[in-house]
Amino acid sequence: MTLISTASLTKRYANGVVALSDLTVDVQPGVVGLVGANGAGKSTLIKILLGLVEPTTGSAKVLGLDPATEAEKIRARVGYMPEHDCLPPDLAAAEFVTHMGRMSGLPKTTARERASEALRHVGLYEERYRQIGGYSTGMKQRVKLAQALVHDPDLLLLDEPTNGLDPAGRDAMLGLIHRIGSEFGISLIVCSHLLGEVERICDSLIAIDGGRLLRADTVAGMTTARDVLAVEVSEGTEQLVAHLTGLGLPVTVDGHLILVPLADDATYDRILGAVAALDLPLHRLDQRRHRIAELFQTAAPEATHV
Ligand SMILES: Nc1ncnc2c1ncn2[C@@H]1O[C@H](COP(=O)(O)OP(=O)(O)OP(=O)(O)O)[C@@H](O)[C@H]1O
Repeated sequence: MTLISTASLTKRYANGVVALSDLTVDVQPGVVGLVGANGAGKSTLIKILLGLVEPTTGSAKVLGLDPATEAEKIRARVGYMPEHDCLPPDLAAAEFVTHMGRMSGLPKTTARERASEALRHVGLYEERYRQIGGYSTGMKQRVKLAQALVHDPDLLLLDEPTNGLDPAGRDAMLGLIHRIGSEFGISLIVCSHLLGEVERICDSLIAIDGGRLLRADTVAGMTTARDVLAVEVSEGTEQLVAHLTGLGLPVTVDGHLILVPLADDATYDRILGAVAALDLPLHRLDQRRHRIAELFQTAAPEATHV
């Protein structure tokens, strides 16, 4: 089943800011990174998916449900970890997470059991009766994660889960998120402005910029299918570009390098043939593996399916 799908989703706030613009994307279950700079529209998308914010135009589905009309059903099946600190400092973690379980409709005893369980999963079992106000930032982030997990959701939406953490804390949180995805079989949407982080733990990525979709694809698809050949000749670059273009190859130039998409093995032969035909001194011909960060700088497709 499609985890999330949006069709021409647009959100214009009352102050005129367009936070999302014509966003169409389908996301399959798994650990999905939602990446974009601050202000790109990630939180707005999450809030629309939860039915907390209404889109101006367009539509969305979460687990096949419509946030505009079925927000309650969505919240019963989705856990949400907000970006900002929203924790009551004078409550113990166990109390707070139990309360959140009750809010999700769990009976009292079940909520208490599930809270202990969720706090165990995030590594706070021993500390669960201490007041949250005395917790470190990393521990607070883990309480936020535990409250999102308490009602055993099918999908977790995590908004900047590594915010405010030091490098060791970030690694620990990313490891935890990865484990939740692989051990519990829960799907996760992980929002981050740090591509390098989410890339490590996600099956697929959605990149947005200025409210628009830049790219959405599986991480594997992004790193393997996008290979290009880099060609460098000691002289005659322009001649070679013209020749390759004449052969119908979609060539781009990056400094001294001519970049040619690697369609199949014949691409090598066509380049070598062109170099030989022009009698140019070949300096370099090798496969250039795109880094995901580079891919996100390329043009946006109309709509993409993950
Ligand atoms: N309630 C609101 N009213 C007006 N403008 C808003 C509102 N919420 C967000 N915005 C604006 O919409 C744009 C997208 O914000 P959003 O919070 O969705 O981005 P983001 O990618 O989550 O960034 P961040 O990580 O900084 O929260 C920003 O320009 C922001 O200032």
